[in-house]
Amino acid sequence: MAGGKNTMNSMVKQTQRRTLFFFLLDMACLYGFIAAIQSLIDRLSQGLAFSPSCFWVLLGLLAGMVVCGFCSQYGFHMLPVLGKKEALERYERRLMAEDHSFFETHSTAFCLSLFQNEISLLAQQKVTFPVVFLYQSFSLIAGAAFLFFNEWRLALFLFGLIGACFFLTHVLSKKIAGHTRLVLDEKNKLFQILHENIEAHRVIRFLNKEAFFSARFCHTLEYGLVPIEKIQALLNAQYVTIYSILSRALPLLGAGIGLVFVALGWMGIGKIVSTYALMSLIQEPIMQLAEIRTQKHTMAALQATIDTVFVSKPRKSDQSYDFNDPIQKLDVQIEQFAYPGSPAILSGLSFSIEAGRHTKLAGPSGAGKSTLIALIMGVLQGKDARVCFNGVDGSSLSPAWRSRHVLLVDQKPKWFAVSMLDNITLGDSFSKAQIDEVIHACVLEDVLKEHSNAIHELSQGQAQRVSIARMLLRQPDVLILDEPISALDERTVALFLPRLKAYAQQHSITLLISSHNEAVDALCAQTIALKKA
Ligand SMILES: Nc1ncnc2c1ncn2[C@@H]1O[C@H](COP(=O)(O)OP(=O)(O)OP(=O)(O)O)[C@@H](O)[C@H]1O
Repeated sequence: MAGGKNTMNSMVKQTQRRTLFFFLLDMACLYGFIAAIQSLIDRLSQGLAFSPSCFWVLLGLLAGMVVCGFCSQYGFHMLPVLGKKEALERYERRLMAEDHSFFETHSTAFCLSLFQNEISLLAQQKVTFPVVFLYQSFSLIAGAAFLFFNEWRLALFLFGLIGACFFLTHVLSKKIAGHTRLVLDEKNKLFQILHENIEAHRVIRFLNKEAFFSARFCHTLEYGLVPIEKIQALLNAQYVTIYSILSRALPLLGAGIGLVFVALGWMGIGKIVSTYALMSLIQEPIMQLAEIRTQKHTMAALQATIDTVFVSKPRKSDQSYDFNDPIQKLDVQIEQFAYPGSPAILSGLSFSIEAGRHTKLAGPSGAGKSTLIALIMGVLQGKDARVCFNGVDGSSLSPAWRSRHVLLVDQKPKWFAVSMLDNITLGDSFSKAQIDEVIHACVLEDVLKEHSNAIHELSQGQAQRVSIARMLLRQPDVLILDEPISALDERTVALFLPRLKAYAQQHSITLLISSHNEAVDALCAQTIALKKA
């Protein structure tokens, strides 16, 4: 993490130096530009003829300003993107390292901050922009009319020039608008990942699937949001460059061109001053118009995003059946499943588990038991792998439904830095009788007496039973246990398995147990034996 921070700091310093360098060069060009206009005025007041080379010098210096302006803007616009990436990665690392309460206290605020820029822009557009736009439109019309009636040839020439600038900013603002939509889409994806996991954060922890969350989060950040934001920053740099050139150089250029007209005998020198003043008025509404186009697109996209993210709609699939209906039948049909780039792990597998028929999942190490469990839990999906609950395809079921009906205790126990009881309840309210019952079922009475506040002192087997107690207490319809007794001695196994069976029967929980231990057979009505491919 410290390494990342240092890289960021050195990047900031490097950008500051580069921006400063190009900014100074830009200033030098502007100074040269003013000096060139001054010398043009001197030349004309001395009665010397207008030389076309003066015009080329002016244009050359203008080009210099464009290039330097862009180079100083480029790094400036890129920094927030890189800084945000760094911050998001740091956030993700912290999220994964801390206990479950982190989700509750930090995530929603953090998620909102992802959209903060767009939200403040939206407010700005709704409140301030219409007033500014009205004022500037009025100035533009008045200025244009004044210039046109006083000197139509100069007016036409300047409006041609302004038209070209407008066309350029229009093209850019359209591009920026398109990319804003893409940025929002990517932000939305990232938000959805965070949001769905905030809602179901316990499920993530229950399933011990932090790596799965982390992989999705980082992938969206690395390959989705950041590249698009980089393009957006580049477009913004171009846009702001044109803006700053217009605001600094256009009035001066207007004055310079006015002088050319004087040299040609087409207008009086007095009009130049008013032309200069008008030009500084005219460039503002042009930028405003172009920017408003961008904001309009942003606003529409943001509204749609806010609707999808913040306005929670019931999922279609949850409407098509009763959310509380218990699972009567679990059907698994796997024609073939392979990890990307690997040979098939599971193939030709078809079985059903009916409510109350505890099932053992057997097979040698590497046969695919954990893979099958991940498919049932919906953590993995394959086009030739179908898992149905009461005939409904598992892929269409919401995380909320899953957390109510199907739970998993992973092979590796997961505990949080809170008391043992809190590790079981995770802050939810259960009656004392319910807790005592589950403590008894998991043979945890003595453990609770000895280590109630010292969860880190638990052995692997004790921690595993705490994880099982946590899930049993929620009384899912189906509870999957991955190697639940691998770390238990024979005496504890002999106590634990009958109690587990009684608890499951009492609360209508169907168990699916992956195990190499034959002791589990006594508990189960059927065995699914996997063979190594
Ligand atoms: N993410 C992955 N990408 C590629 N291959 C994987 C991935 N996860 C597991 N495998 C491979 O799939 C095969 C089945 O692994 P799995 O963990 O499902 O077996 P298992 O039966 O649960 O083994 P064990 O009893 O040792 O836990 C193994 O060969 C494993 O290397």
